[in-house]
Amino acid sequence: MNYYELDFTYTSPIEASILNDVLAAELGEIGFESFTENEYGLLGYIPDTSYNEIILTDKLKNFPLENVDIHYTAKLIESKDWNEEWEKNYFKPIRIGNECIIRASFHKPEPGYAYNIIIDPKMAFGTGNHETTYLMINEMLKLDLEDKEILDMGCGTAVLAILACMKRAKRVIGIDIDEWAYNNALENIRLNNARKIEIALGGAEQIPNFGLFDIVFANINRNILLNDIQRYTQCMKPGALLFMSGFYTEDIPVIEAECIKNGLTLLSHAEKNNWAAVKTIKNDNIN
Ligand SMILES: C[S@@+](CC[C@H](N)C(=O)[O-])C[C@H]1O[C@@H](n2cnc3c(N)ncnc32)[C@H](O)[C@@H]1O
Repeated sequence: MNYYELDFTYTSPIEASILNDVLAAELGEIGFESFTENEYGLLGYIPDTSYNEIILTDKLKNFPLENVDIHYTAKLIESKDWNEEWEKNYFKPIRIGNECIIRASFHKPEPGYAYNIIIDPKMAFGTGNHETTYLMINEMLKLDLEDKEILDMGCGTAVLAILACMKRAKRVIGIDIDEWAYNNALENIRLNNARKIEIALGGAEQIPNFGLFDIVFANINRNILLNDIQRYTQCMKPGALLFMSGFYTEDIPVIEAECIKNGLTLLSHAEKNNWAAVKTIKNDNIN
């Protein structure tokens, strides 16, 4: 598949890391699949079949932050090995605390970690490079998952599902709406020999096929979470936990309000570079 590489530069008083995050989130909504930061701004990659300049211009015109002037240049990259190039050049091993490392199969093994996860990302989100994956893994490392039934909504590379499996969960289901992510998740499950995991292609409508869970992880985005929290709650046992990420710290109140509406209580939250993760519990009196 051919890709367009868009080179975004901007002038703004806002901190570059925040601007890059917001820009990447906006571009993700119109089909951009991966990003790398450079010293001038952000490079974004989109399949040539999805690239539409009118939609892009419109998106930038309605950019949610004020006082930002964004420019870009676009070039077509014709290379069937482009994924491989991207992985080799940009995906570096990620270490989360002393316990967990995420690396690709082409990286050298590093001994000494309790959880050694191999991900060949093929651009499915979830290499640990992103703050939200990091925050979710950090939460997972604190939990006892032994014999627990786990749902990983928006599983991407299946990195969270694989960690759950390594932490001896009884049953792990991953669901993702994107076919590329679905295939990549299956590949990563094989690479990590995490056979307990079952992956389904689709959205929240798939959840009722898989019974009830002790813990649900959903790292997606603000709007999908707001829309689907009710369906997540329906598959949770009383007292089950729901961890969510994929939104900014300023979105926590609106996420919390939706949780309360659905019988969930916010227990805590964590932040990294303005990205947030929340831990919630299903109230005992809700079935
Ligand atoms: C932010 S990535 C998270 C990947 C991985 N779980 C992680 O923590 O790194 C979000 C994933 O959610 C998937 N997704 C988006 N909308 C969805 C929906 N409505 N239902 C299920 N998955 C969805 C995307 O395809 C993407 O793989």
